[in-house]
Amino acid sequence: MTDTCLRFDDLTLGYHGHPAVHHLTGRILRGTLTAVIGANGSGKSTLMKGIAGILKPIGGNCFARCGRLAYLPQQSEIDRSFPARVIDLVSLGFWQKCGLLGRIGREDRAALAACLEAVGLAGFEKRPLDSLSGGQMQRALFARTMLQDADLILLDEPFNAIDSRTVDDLLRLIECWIGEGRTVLCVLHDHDLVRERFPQTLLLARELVALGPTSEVLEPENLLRARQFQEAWDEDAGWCDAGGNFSTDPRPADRNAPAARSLNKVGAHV
Ligand SMILES: Nc1ncnc2c1ncn2[C@@H]1O[C@H](COP(=O)(O)OP(=O)(O)OP(=O)(O)O)[C@@H](O)[C@H]1O
Repeated sequence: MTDTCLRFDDLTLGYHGHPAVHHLTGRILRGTLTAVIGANGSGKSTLMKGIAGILKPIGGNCFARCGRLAYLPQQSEIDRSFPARVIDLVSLGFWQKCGLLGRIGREDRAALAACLEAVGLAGFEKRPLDSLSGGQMQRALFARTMLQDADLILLDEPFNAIDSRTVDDLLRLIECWIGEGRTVLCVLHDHDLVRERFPQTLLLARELVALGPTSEVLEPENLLRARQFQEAWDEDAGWCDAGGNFSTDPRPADRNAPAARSLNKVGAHV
């Protein structure tokens, strides 16, 4: 599987005119697993929202050549106090297929049971969400993602505060999805885990530092460059006009310095 699933074309994303991800160009191939890494505030969640279509580009474009898309936001953005059961949450995975008020048939119920079994939550159907541990909640969210039967799956920090056994179980699921030809982008911070289990990596520091095979992206010089870029941005940096051009607000120390010019050394594609 070598065709393009996602293409970023000079993509700039942000909030109220303040760019948070700048001029990103590159592509993600179909059927690949890509870790999205970078320091806090480097734009990882912003990029996920841009791909999911929740945030419109300030400049450039993001082209997704896929059927269904599933997006799992950070757990902190999910309200667990909502009075719902595991089965209610997981059934939302049928939303794209059946609509909000659509009937769930016998086959669908069997699929739902199979997904709960696959994430280790068989028998949890009637448990209230607020009674689940963090790991059980994440398993339920993965079951919902499975039911969505998406071609492109975006996972934002799915392993936060999750024990190593659950991480391993969920990673096996993700690897099955890749085996089925789905494309997965996953935000995470654990570089050891990225090295072990993620073939591709996208390293962000508000702008693209590197995108390509993990062993090359995680070279010390790229990590150093990411740290330097991140430290050079301040929260009030750069306004974008409608065309994606920047004003003369504070910028990285010297955008034309050799380090900045050699961006995307690994190549802006996988
Ligand atoms: N809704 C928002 N309104 C305004 N600014 C925002 C909003 N969400 C994020 N930002 C800003 O955009 C920048 C990038 O944030 P983002 O959440 O994408 O970073 P991140 O790499 O996912 O960080 P973390 O690792 O801490 O989750 C930050 O400076 C952040 O303050």
